[in-house]
Amino acid sequence: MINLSGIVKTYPGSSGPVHALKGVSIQVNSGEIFGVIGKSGAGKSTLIRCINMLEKPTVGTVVVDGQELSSMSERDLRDARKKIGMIFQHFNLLSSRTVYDNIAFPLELVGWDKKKIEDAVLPLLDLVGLSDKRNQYPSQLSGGQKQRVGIARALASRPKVLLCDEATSALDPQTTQSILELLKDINKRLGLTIVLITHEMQVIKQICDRVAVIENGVIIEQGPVIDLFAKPETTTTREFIRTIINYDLPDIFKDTAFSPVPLTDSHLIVRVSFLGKAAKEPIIASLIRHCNVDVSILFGNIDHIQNIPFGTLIIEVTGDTTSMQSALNYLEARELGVEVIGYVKRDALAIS
Ligand SMILES: Nc1ncnc2c1ncn2[C@@H]1O[C@H](COP(=O)(O)OP(=O)(O)OP(=O)(O)O)[C@@H](O)[C@H]1O
Repeated sequence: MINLSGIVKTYPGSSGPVHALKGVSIQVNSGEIFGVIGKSGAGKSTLIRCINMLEKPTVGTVVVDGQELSSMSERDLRDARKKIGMIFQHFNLLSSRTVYDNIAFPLELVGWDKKKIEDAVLPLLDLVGLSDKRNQYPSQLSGGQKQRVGIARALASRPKVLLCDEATSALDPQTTQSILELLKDINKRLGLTIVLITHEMQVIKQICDRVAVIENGVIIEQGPVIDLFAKPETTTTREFIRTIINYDLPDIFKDTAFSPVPLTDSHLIVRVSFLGKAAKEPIIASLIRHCNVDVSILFGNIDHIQNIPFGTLIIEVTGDTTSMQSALNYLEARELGVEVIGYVKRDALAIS
């Protein structure tokens, strides 16, 4: 549905050019919710604005629904943009227009008559749960209600793609939840493709199918959300995951010096992540049986990512060096995320 290929965006800056995007390529499939996460200044807004050409890439091609936007004239672009709705962090509503008139606005611009507009707007008001607020003005609405108006307005021209630019960043957690549920609902009901940018991993975890992590204008990791949680490959991704899943080592490791290699009389400390079916398998019991090691569970946690169980364990493996290595091989050969925290001398742990 969306294909960004080799996107470079360079802005002129007072102290030299700013390289906001340095060769970004992403593909978004039809009907999926695709998230882009990154820290402030990473290039998220620039990237999402390149999809509807609000920012023109310096280099690269943008194809949406089979049309190459990056080579279109302004006139063709205006038509093509009707397929792409957008919502914003600060809603961008017209304060002098009612809820109804805000949603009707894009349809008035393209010259629809009153009756046709009413037939389009009333179901949208119902869809976003604002039928009783149709005559209110934006100043009379809560943040969540304003974003609902933004969503209805974006859907008025029946787009195939909805771009969400930090759509929940100005909302409290409860309202964020309800807006995310609404986005998921319209994605399912209307088969709408959604691209969202955010700096909150909770948003990605809650509604995205796939995610790209952007840093300094480069996509450093991308894939299904579940895979990213199970096997994050970069420090930045791990940091984002840590904001919602506690990855801190238990207190007993406070001030512990870990060795990357086995020492005489040392234990192996490993973090193991389980996903889906693997979360239900008796991994620890089979590890002990197969590898002639003892295993203690030091920390355990189970969470759900889009209804798929996702568990984390920190285990201490005790045995001779060969057995510890075979235990590690055994874990790594399974559908698990395995992160070696290190080896510690037996007397180094606070509980030893
Ligand atoms: N119009 C512009 N002119 C010059 N530099 C710009 C312009 N827009 C963005 N930049 C720069 O490009 C880089 C990427 O900015 P962008 O707004 O895309 O990042 P972001 O990830 O969305 O950040 P934030 O989360 O803070 O909004 C930053 O260094 C920013 O200062």
